Amino acid sequence: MAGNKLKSEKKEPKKKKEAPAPSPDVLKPDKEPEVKVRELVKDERTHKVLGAVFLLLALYCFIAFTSYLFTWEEDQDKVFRYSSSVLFRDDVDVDNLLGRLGAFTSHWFFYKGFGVASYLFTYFFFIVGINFIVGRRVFRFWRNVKYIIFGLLFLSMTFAFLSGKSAFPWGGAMGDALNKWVSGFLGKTGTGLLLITAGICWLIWKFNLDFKWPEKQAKAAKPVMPAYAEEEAEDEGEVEDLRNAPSINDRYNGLKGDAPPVFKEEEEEAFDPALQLIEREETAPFATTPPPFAMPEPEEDLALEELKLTIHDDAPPPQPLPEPEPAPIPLDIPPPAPRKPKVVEDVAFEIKPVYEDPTDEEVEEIVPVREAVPVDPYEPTLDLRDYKYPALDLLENHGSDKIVQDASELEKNKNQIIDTLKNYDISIQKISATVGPTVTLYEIVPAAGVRISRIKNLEDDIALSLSALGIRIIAPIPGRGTIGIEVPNVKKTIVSLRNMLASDKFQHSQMDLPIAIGKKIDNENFIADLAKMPHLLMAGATGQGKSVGINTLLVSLLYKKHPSQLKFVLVDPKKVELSLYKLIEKHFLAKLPGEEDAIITDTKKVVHTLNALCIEMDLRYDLLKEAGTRNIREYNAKFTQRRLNPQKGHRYLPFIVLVIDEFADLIMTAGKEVEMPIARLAQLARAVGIHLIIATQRPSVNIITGTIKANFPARIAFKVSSKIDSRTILDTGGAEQLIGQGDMLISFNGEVVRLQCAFVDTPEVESVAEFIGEQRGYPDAFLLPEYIDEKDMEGKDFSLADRDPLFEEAARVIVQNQQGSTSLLQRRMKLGYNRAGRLMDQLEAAGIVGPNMGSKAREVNVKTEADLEEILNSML
Ligand SMILES: Nc1ncnc2c1ncn2[C@@H]1O[C@H](COP(=O)(O)OP(=O)(O)OP(=O)(O)O)[C@@H](O)[C@H]1O
Repeated sequence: MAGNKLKSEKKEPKKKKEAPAPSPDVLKPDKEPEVKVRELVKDERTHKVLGAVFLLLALYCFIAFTSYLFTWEEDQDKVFRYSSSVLFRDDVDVDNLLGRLGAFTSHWFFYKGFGVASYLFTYFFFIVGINFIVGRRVFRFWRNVKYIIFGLLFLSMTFAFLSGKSAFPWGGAMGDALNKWVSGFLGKTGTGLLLITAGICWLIWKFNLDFKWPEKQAKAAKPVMPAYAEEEAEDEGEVEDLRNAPSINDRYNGLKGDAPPVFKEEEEEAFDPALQLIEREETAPFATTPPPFAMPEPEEDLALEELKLTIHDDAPPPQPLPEPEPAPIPLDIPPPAPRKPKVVEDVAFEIKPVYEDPTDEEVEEIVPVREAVPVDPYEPTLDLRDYKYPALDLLENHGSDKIVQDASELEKNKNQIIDTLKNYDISIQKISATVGPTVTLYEIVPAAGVRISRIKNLEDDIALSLSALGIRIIAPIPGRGTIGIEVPNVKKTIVSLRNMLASDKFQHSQMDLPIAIGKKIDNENFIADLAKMPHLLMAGATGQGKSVGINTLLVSLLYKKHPSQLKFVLVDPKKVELSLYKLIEKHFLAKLPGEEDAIITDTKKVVHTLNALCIEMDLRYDLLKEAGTRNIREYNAKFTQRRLNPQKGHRYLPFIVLVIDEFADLIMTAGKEVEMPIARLAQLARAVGIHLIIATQRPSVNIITGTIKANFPARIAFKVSSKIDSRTILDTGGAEQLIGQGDMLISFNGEVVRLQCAFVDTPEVESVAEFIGEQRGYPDAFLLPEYIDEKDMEGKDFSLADRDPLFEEAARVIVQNQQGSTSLLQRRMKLGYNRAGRLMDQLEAAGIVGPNMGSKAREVNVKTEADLEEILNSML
């Protein structure tokens, strides 16, 4: 019986050809055939073929038309006589260089169409061909189509008008008809004038001819535009107004399309769908700006903008903007100099937005007017409102992402699996295959009565008989009731990060921190939310793809997040792996106050940074508690609805992602000092938006300790050297059988999934970092709270001479608020509990606050700031 089955299996390829319906023994078709037509349309090779066809068409028409100019007289009567049948008459000899087809086509275009203007069709084929073949919008499609239509009408009519009774079809039938109709309507002179006017209008439109009166220009006083007003105008693209302002013409001409980059891009979008057809496709291989990355730009913030403009207009004009008022609370996000939303509290604690404008009290007077205006939500991205998200074409396509299916390889492996199992007396009911980028999964349904553990035990034997590295047996595949055997493909496919980021799933994801990790065996993109993971542990022997993996994660986040929404803390003990990201320091990196480098390479500084992150976490928890919210999402939502008062220390909280590239190194040198804060962060930081990505080459138990492991539910293993290592990281074997180069297992949500990690090369990362780095950023990196090492302070008894450098500031905070509370100091000054407590002790010693009163705040002995200044002066 088993024998019969096996025989039928061997005949299977023939069956497959004859009958499309899959028999149980037939290899399960791969997913591709289902999406064949779509795939074909999307395939860049199809575009290239189309491009080549259009270019040839352009060349063909050009030669035929040019030849027609010289041979039309000889060929015309033949074409007339035989009409389209001339194409098939061997006995007719024509002079056109491209034969009967050339003569007929050009006659058709010239005589029946638009005359000499028909050359514009050649141009049309050419631009379409180039756009397709290059894969980018080299020529703007709609703009050119408009010009071509205008050109066809205008030129054919003009030629018809000028040529009079010439036998050559200068304007073609179309031009003649147009000319005849317009001449009847306007008369000959009127038609001439119309053509001249149309020609001049076109020249003005195209080249913006200058008709300025020179003397008047000289006299005209150059209106001084306040710096910020100019900025506004540019941002809003107020081209018409700018045209009147002297010097603006020199800067750019909006009509010509050589506007500054911000403007240009919008224009391109509007004018250029040569590839719109293609851009709408899911993979959007040509998309220059990923649409979902677009931020809600000016229109949506119109009300807010209007508000700002009103304030600026009222302000005394041209003087440079004064510095913003020193904010009572230092905010983490450095304020964008000119405009920063401030919230004013009224009696009923209703918060209204006003804008911190440094000019004068008039601003306050405007407040009542604004009460009628609905409160605009706070938009953190306005900090860097002109920030442009990186475009997909900064990344590369590493070969075609199309999985190559080798039928003979599939057949060979299938037969070998069947034979091997047969040798061990295991018969199977059904076998199917799914081809992935790196491995093919053969799914087996064993015959009734075969014990799964038997197959599992034969893992090594099957691997041996298939003589392939990287075979993994999954028995059973959870939820499928089958046994899986993964066999590496002879020809592997690189999964380009670009394609993953272009996928619908990524572009339209609503995740907080979407990361494109790789492709599953069934070619589905594996995109996860780091915020939900909520931390990620990565391990893998050297050279197996860890660094590429980290870059993939970081670049995914950079493509989806605005600098105001995300900050990275990068720890790179190897010193070279993450150095590329230095370029984005002022946009996306966080660092300790007073540090030079944002990328941390020194172990001692790592300890400080981790502790500073713990302080940031504690502060964030305080803020969440005060706001009555449970997590960062709720908190930020409340803050953006302006329901939290910044004067009480509330601020928009960006996500913070801590990346440690070589964890083993840190644990070896700093041990518990590193482990403790990491474990604390891993346990608690998720709710406040701090997430950890930790990578290590050595996944041994003394490095990935129980405490760490317990708090990292999501773990990635690249190829490791032993089964023990695999167990340490994944709690199961398998990672030792991977084949390297980004082949990985991810354990997430209780499942272990094999993925091919998306590939992004260093030059690509560099160009993304450069693209971001070249844009306007914050004045400095995001500052973490200061951390003072306990040890550094130990043994320093308080004496007035060596009081804390923040002593005076702390005293002012306490006196201003008339509240002797340590947590107030912590919050306002972003200090750790220990340091704030020590400051409080020093304030007590100086007599500024009273003694500790348990859970109640200490009494403040100094009642006014003037008194305090006196005390502070006397202490000098
Ligand atoms: N996802 C991938 N797809 C294709 N090739 C990859 C992938 N990941 C890594 N590789 C290949 O493997 C090489 C080594 O990768 P990578 O530098 O990331 O290893 P590593 O584990 O970080 O090594 P080390 O620990 O020594 O830094 C890369 O140069 C690349 O050629």
